[in-house]
Amino acid sequence: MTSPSSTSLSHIPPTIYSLELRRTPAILSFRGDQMENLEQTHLTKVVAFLSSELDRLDQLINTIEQEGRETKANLAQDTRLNFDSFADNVDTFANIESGNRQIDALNAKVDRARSQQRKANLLLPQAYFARIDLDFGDAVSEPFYLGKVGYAKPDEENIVYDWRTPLADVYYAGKQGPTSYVANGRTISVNLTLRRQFQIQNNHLLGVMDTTAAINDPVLLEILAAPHSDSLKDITTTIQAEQNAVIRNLSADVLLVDGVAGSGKTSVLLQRIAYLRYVHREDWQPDDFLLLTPNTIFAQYIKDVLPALGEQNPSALTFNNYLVKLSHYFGVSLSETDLSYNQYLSKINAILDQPAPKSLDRFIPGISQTDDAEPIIARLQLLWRRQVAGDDIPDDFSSWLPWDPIFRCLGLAAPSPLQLLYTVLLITQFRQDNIKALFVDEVQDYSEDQMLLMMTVFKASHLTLVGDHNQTLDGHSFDPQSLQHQFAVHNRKVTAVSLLTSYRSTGAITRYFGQFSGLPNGSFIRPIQPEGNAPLILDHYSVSDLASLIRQQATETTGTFAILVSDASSAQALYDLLGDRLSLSIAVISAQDRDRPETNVQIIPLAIAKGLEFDRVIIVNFQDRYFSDAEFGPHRKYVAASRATQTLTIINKLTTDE
Ligand SMILES: Nc1ncnc2c1ncn2[C@@H]1O[C@H](COP(=O)(O)OP(=O)(O)OP(=O)(O)O)[C@@H](O)[C@H]1O
Repeated sequence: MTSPSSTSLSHIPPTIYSLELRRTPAILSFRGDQMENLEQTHLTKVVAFLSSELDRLDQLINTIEQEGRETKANLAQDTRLNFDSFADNVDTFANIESGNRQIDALNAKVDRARSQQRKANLLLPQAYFARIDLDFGDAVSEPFYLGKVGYAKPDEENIVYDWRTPLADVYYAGKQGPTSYVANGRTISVNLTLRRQFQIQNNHLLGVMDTTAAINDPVLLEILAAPHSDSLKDITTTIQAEQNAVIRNLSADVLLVDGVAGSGKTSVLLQRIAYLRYVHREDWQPDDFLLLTPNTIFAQYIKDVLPALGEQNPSALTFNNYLVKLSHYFGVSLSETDLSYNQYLSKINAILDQPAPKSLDRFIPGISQTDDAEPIIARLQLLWRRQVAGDDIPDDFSSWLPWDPIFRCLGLAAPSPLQLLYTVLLITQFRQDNIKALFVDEVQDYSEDQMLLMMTVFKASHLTLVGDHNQTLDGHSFDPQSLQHQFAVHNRKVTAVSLLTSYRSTGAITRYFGQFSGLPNGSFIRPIQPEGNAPLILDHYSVSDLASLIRQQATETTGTFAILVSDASSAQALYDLLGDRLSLSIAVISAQDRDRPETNVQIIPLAIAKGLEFDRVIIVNFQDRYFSDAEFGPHRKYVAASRATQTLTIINKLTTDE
């Protein structure tokens, strides 16, 4: 297990120069003011440059497009289509080909200019967020400004460096003084002499901070305390050292992150997608990435993060949805309802690894004839290869062989659609090789069968799996160690990392949900935010009191507001009870929803609220059977309470009004 970097623990206070944040003005004001002036001058220069770039690129695109139109017109005039003789054919095709090449070159120029334009537009509101000064050994410190994307004029030095560039690693690693980073496989030693953060809005420098370590970073605390919207934001400007190590890990085959609630797993996963896109920009395409999400609401929740970093979202779907699509490809009819229980797929593996019994010849003639020691699966694979070689691929795999008697002959029950799909995958040796990198969120919810399918199909993909063993709501318990073992059986090496710092909630809320995590007082979870208010715990509470409480909380503060309940029917029942009492917009969110409506309050079943967060949370009927379940009750309480960022109210029992 890799433990979080110890540097993230040091509580070294940052040196703060911004007007709003300056704590020791007597000592710092002269240097601070002078430095702020220099930085403001630099910012003004960069913003002016980016604006001028937008004008230049606009003109450039117009010119190239004009040139393109003229080239096409000339080609149409000059290229006589003459197919009279072989030589004429060759000439005609050569002319067309040369014309196409000219057009392609112009298109490529326009694409490059548009990409630069997108970068300049992305940087204008915040040209950069940090500066590091590096001494490469010649006693001279060079400044590097880091932004959400890099920007350079063609063939010139970067004016802003991409946060993913190798040297930015030393910024995020948070070490001051002698350190190193790796670029093109070479370790480069440097002395980090300055690590500076900026708060910038367009041309205005709002704050400057020189820091020696990222923790207790006022920028981070300010971001965490701000009201949230319905969509997750990128964390580029405040990535912490332990998160950076996960984002930039290039050595792991399977990277498994087990992190406490609010430790930034989803954020890290998305930043890692952006990072890998950058590292593999020459050899991987956007389509080479696949993200498996728990549901469509979650996919909506994260949709803004990558575009904010100039990256397009990868294909995102639920694993069950993926399996259903895959089954259609093989003509096996599988629906999502076939996927909800444990079907012991590993048993199929065990049986197919045995030699074929003679009795199987009745259903697959000749299968047991040759070498008796050869496993059934090898023979079925050979049979399939012959089928393919003979261009005789069945449209519907389920009728290729008499599966029911075959399974019975092997001592198994007639196969379910999922068992048949798995058998198909084994026989055809199908692998989703076009996916170079697979990302899975909420991995603790995957059953052993689902993991087996994932290992079978994504054998050649790099995997990033993030989850929290405390967040399984039902079905089965998740054990990171047995998952590692399962991967090892499939010859895959897992690098496991745990994240123990929680960013989402106030200290009081973090301690509250921590108590349900299995260890006394959740003592291993480190909150980053200040203590805040203790959760409000109400034993018996009437519907009309709840309605007043909701009205009061909704008017007191801004931000997102959710009422969490055990399941869909409880959500609807609560909605009916609250009825018109609220004079606020309120909606029930269900598993089928693709989007969350913009209401003041949302009533959400816990399983759907998983992975999301809200500034205010009220949990209703915290002592009902769902939350008191002997096995999963503590996990459910942990997940529910950890959705709140600032205010948490718990109603143990909701009573109806007489
Ligand atoms: N380094 C960071 N800088 C700023 N915000 C952060 C950072 N890390 C996490 N956060 C914030 O903390 C909150 C929780 O992050 P995220 O949802 O990614 O955590 P998680 O581990 O996936 O949570 P859970 O498993 O409980 O759903 C989000 O608001 C995220 O923006």
